[in-house]
Amino acid sequence: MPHAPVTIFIIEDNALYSELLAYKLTQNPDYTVRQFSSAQACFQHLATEKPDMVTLDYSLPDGTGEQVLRQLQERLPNVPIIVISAQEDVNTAVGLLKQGAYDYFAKDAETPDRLWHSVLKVREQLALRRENQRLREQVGQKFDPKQAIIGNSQPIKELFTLIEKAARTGITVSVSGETGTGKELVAKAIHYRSVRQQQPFVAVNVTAIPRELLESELFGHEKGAFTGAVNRRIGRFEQAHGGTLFLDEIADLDLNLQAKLLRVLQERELTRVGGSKTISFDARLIVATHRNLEQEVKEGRFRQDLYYRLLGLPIVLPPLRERGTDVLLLADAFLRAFCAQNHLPPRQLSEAAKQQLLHHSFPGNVRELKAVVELAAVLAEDELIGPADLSLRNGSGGNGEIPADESLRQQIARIVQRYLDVHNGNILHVAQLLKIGKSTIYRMIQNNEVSVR
Ligand SMILES: Nc1ncnc2c1ncn2[C@@H]1O[C@H](COP(=O)(O)OP(=O)(O)OP(=O)(O)O)[C@@H](O)[C@H]1O
Repeated sequence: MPHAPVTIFIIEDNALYSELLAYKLTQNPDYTVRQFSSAQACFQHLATEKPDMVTLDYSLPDGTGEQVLRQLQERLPNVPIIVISAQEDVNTAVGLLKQGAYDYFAKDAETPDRLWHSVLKVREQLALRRENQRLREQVGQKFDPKQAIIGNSQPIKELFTLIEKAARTGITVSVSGETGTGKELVAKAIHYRSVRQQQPFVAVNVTAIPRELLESELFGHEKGAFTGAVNRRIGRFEQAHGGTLFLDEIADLDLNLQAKLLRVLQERELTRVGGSKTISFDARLIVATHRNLEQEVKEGRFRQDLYYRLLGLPIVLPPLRERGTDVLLLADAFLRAFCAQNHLPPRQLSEAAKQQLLHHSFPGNVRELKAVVELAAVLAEDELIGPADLSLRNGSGGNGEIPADESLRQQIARIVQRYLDVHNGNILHVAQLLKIGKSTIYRMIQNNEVSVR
């Protein structure tokens, strides 16, 4: 890890002692040291420069150690402050440490050395914090929605607008869509576009955690709260403090936990399992489900009051089969990335393979498409991927997955709709491809059986 330069402010009215500390610290050329003989002089300087740490003399002419410490903490949150005092009083030391001082030293011959070691520690923490911030910024750049979310279709263009709107405020967002449509990707995009982007994005899939552990996973637990709780554990809500908490498959939360979640959201406070202290948190919430939450409410599986709390800004992700030629854009991007990562020569889809992808129903949506093209890149004998390389479920596309209870009329509408989506609503072209009259399609539009999106 590179050495971080450090700026240290010394607030000390004894000029000789101040020089002594400064002399020691300036032996390291990476340290910038500023000396102030009063708290006021230091406060004035804060407008032009901020320190990475401060040493504070306990008895200054313009305030007690406690007062100046508080004023400094308000102006410099998260900056370590070491208090140095001429009197060795344990109670004062304990009081200052409780108030949040980083350390407390009595003034003696050892102080400059002790200070030297403290600066080394602070410097290490600082380097870690800077590295962390750099990595977060990198991740933030990766999540430019227009780069991370591939698609050019009308619903995806509308999605970009909604992401920008959602990112401008802290409103709760509820994302719905079939499995693999990109719900988590959208949640990340909102987080990394928002003012919270430097803070954590914490994702929890409600169905992935055993029911009996979920409460403690979300809200944490105190030591001894239940058998096996050997230590205190911070829950996901607290981990996401300052950032975003993404709760996936929210419809699968059991009714008990729904009640607790509602309380927590209403009060913006939680209690760890086995604890009695209330802890306030500040996490932006994004929830997702592949189910129809409204229907879940009607059928009594989801609390109505929680539904209204969580609805916030609803974002509905269309299934891949309704995104027209986005299928090809996505396939191309996945192929390029996969070949580059695996040092394969670039591969391309043949015209026949493209037609198959365009007319497949993709019940697993984008996730399925990704898996199919990656496997095709592996299976293909040469650089051109043909239909035989595509392992599509339900045969070679066109009919896709048809529910058993669908009438013939509904099935025809479904097929016509898919062709309209893929061919940008070109009715004439679709009529020719399907060998049906274009008036049939117009009639279906009039009857609201299909639409040109
Ligand atoms: N528009 C898109 N552009 C690029 N990649 C996408 C897009 N949509 C989804 N993906 C990719 O598809 C995969 C599935 O996406 P994601 O996990 O976000 O879906 P999901 O809807 O949250 O799935 P689930 O319902 O199973 O939780 C991921 O690898 C994701 O990066």
